[in-house]
Amino acid sequence: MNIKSFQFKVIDGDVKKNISKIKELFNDTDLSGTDVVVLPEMWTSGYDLENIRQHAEHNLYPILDVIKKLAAENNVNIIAGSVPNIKKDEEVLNTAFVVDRKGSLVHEYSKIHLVPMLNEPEYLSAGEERAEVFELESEKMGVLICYDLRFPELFRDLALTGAKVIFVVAEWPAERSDHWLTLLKARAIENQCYIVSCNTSGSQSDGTTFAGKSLIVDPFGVIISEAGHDTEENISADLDLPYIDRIRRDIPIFSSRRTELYRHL
Ligand SMILES: O=C(O)CCC(=O)C(=O)O
Repeated sequence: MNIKSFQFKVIDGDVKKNISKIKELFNDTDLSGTDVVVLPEMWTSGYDLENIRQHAEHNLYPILDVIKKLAAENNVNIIAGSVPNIKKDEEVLNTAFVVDRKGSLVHEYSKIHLVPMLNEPEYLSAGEERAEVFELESEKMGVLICYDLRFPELFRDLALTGAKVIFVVAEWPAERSDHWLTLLKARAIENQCYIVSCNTSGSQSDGTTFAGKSLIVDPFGVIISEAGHDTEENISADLDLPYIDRIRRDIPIFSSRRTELYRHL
């Protein structure tokens, strides 16, 4: 399964330019042989939180139509990062979504851990639904969003539910770059699955610089593809899904678990 993760510089507050950028990236990239393309967190609006309601989509429309068209035209599955999304009750959520190569919406997940350090709870509502596993090309996968990376129980929950690939879409700041790199590797090693991340690079208007460094990590914890810190580039890797079974057989952490002795699950 070939995966490409599109790391690029999101312009905060300029939805039109960011959408044009994505269309250009799809246009300029040879996607023959690619199964899945991944986009970063909040890629339409960036972290323009004060104006987030005005940038937000209603039930993902119309951005969903843009992504559906790109998926069908390019015959590729898209982990469409996340976008600000207004639901029926008018709350703005940070919602990741997935469209398959036929152009059908197959999954959505709204970030359940909002980031206090970025004042997210002041402007956004937390998702109240569990992160579920979805299938692409008959393989089980999950998608989580940025700050979720700090919650190992969430990744373990997806891995125990069968996810072999977990995507992490992010706008992770450069000042905590070490955490980003270490936690992505840790989540791959401890769950013996592929972790495919897509972060933004560059800076936004309040001066925050993003870490870039989108990584694809294999189930043994080896980085198999890596973007630069300040670059716009797509990283690519072929995932060997049967390798997961071999690692899990050689180091059988799942059957070694002693849940009856853990106080907090
Ligand atoms: O946890 C962190 O350090 C960064 C989280 C973040 O930037 C986000 O969730 O958007």
